[in-house]
Amino acid sequence: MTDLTLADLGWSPFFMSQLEIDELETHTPARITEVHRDRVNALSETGPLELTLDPGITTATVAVGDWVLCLPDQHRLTGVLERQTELSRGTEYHTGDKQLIAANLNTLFITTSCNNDFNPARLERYLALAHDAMIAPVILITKADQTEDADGYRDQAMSLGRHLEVILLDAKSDDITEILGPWCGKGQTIALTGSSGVGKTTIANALTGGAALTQDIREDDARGRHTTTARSLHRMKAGGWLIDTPGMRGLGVAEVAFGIDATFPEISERAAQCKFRDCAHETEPGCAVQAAIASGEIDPERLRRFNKLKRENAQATETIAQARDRSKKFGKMVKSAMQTKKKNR
Ligand SMILES: Nc1nc2c(ncn2[C@@H]2O[C@H](COP(=O)(O)OP(=O)(O)OP(=O)(O)O)[C@@H](O)[C@H]2O)c(=O)[nH]1
Ligand SMILES: [Zn+2]
Repeated sequence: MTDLTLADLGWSPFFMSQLEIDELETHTPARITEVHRDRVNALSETGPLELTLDPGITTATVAVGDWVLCLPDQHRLTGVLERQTELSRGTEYHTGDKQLIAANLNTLFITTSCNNDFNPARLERYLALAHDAMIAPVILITKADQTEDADGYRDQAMSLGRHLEVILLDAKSDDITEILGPWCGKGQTIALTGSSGVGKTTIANALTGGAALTQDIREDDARGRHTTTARSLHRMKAGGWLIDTPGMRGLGVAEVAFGIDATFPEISERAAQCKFRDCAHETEPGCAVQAAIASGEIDPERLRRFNKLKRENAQATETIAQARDRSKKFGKMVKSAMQTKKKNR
């Protein structure tokens, strides 16, 4: 792969504008394709690179899809460019900080199937993360050929928001490249998410022409198991880039209040008219949301899931804030201890 231009890789004026004059002469821009424990793989105009990180940059702060600057001869990654978008999630038990999933996405393909995998609450979780990150969500519902009521699944998915893109698929027989074409062209980056078994690999193979399967086999890596579960960036036949996200089970929400409101617009709009600003929309007098439930304008199940997600988000956000506060205080303590030591010398 040596015939790719920066534009082919997804480069845009947004990234160009972050470079200093002449920086292109000294440094090479590259796009991260895989993140490992102690190094990353990237793709530049001249082909694949394996890079180690300069001091101050850790693999926890680099994501697949990132644009970076590097010194290829020295195999050094010297800096990460500001992201256009960033998809992250709360960790499973909301202990520490959030976990980066992917960078510089235009679209999130949220995959589910016409069977027991279909779960409105989980779809809303994905929608909240996508909306919060300003990444366009598209819900893909596979196995449409295995049910009598595919339209019922589509209608249910469409009811989870306004103007939602929902696409029914028979991932095995449909022309995936044609149907998903609008999101997969040059300059576009998408991430493919969903539970195990919903057809992600089938879709990825159709979009990339099989690259998803073959690229995972890396004979030069002794820890082969590591690579098969890693997220990675693949070129699609239509010219865009696909990030697959295997092994993403827990999907916690944290710091996504905006995304939750955007996922439940019928509720958040009403909530603005409640008598109390901190209304929990339960038994409070003057609750505009409860009034809309009574008149049948809001689905009570949506309110139940909205409240649940809001509570989880508030708790996780608080935990993260406390953890950040602690590490800031610790930093100050260390600094002042060092200053005292200096003074006492
Ligand atoms: N009939 C039918 N089968 C499908 C469809 N989509 C996927 N399958 C089948 O479902 C099984 C699982 O598909 P995969 O593409 O491996 O699913 P996955 O999401 O990659 O699953 P993991 O690899 O476990 O993450 C395979 O046997 C597919 O052939 C569909 O739309 N219709
Ligand atoms: Zn209310």
